[in-house]
Amino acid sequence: APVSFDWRQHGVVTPVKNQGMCGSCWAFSTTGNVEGQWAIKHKQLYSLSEQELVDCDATDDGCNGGLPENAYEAISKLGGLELEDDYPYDGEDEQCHFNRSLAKVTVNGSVELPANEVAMAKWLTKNGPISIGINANALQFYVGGVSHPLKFLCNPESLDHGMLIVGYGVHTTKYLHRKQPFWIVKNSWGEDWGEQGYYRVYRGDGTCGVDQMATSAIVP
Ligand SMILES: CCC[C@@H](/C=C/S(=O)(=O)c1ccccc1)NC(=O)[C@H](Cc1ccccc1)NC(=O)N1CCC(N2CCOCC2)CC1
Repeated sequence: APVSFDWRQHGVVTPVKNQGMCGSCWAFSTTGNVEGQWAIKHKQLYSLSEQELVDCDATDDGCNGGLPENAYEAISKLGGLELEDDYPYDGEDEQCHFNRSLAKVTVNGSVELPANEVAMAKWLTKNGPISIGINANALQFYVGGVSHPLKFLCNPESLDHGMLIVGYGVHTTKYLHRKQPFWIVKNSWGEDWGEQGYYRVYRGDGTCGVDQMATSAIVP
């Protein structure tokens, strides 16, 4: 795999979105992955509806949490995913008003990646952005740079936030010239958070459980 890679340079990542006061991070992680898979396969980048998942995915809990793997399954069962514009985001649990004739994409399966960051980087360059679960402890105070919290401050076993890895790179520290491999992770807390809405986290030692629940949808 190359030293660095960034899917944002390949037109398969939509602008950073904002989930507002709703625990729907899992839906944004899901749509981000499906947007990427669809764009890579069909050369068409659609911004997809998180609200449809919040309202209609009965295997998850809307604003009270969910899992991308459940959501991939729900998209297939529902019959597809509508565009953001056709089923806009309101940031609260609503009555499902899914309109199958408006569904632009669908999913026919998913994969779980091995908990191995070298394999994840290889998979990413070949296949696209990866949905992940992560422990969000270090995000509350993140203002930029490569985040590398101590393990006891960011338990890799307790994942509580869904995000999307869109790329990776290596940062060389100013004085000691130490190399810090990192993941580029898309968040759903708006563009004012972190680095224009993105989070860079240390890559290579399972920081905050970044390798524990890496998945992707498969699209037809
Ligand atoms: C209350 C839900 C919070 C929400 C994210 C909200 S958030 O606003 O982004 C945030 C996160 C951290 C700090 C502050 C704010 N978190 C989730 O949805 C996380 C995301 C996640 C966790 C682990 C792996 C991948 C993705 N998931 C979860 O919270 N859950 C997983 C699904 C579970 N359901 C129980 C009933 O049966 C169906 C499954 C409910 C709990």
